[in-house]
Amino acid sequence: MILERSHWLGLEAATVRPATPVIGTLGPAGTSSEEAATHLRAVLDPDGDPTEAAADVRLYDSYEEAGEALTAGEVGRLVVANAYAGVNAFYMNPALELAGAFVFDTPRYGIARARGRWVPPRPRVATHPAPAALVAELLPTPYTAKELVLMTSTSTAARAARDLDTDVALTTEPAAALHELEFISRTRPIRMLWSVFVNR
Ligand SMILES: O=C(O)C(=O)C[C@]1(C(=O)O)C=C[C@@H](O)C=C1
Repeated sequence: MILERSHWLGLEAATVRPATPVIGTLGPAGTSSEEAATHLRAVLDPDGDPTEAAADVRLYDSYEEAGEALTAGEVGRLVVANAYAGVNAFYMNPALELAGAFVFDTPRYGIARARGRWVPPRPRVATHPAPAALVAELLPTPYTAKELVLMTSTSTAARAARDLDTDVALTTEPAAALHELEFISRTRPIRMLWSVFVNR
């Protein structure tokens, strides 16, 4: 079976009723995680007010901080990308429970630069570690990466390129728009599995 966009594995996430509807995930604004959490919020409450829905997605500097917010009861659900190398910690945490999982395409990823910035043939590229392999796939000729500068999210990677800390960033369309970057490569989404954790 080929998993489709928005395919659900287990509907418990929709039936478990945490004390708060707020969903915690990785930020800042513009991450794939933010889009996935916003999608989950819409699935859980399809008739909900979009303004309230946006307020129900809370962004943290790391998935671990979002996990602490879950155990502290600040958020009722935690959304983590399964491509995240540290996702095992959430599965092993006896205080947490996997409530469900869903397939959801990330926003489109590409290599972006600050508007009008000259890019050297061997650029320094800001990227989150999870999608780093896309740098070689997407970087157009004649460029080859000189160095991958690892960042905490695709959105902080975009910020690094905007602040000229790196030549370019591997980032998402929303993060590139927020930080006024322009793509120098083609873009593509990643079909991703997202885990939803709740307190046990
Ligand atoms: O940085 C982001 O935009 C994220 O949501 C994180 C994350 C990840 O940790 O796996 C999510 C999905 C993509 O594979 C790349 C990065």
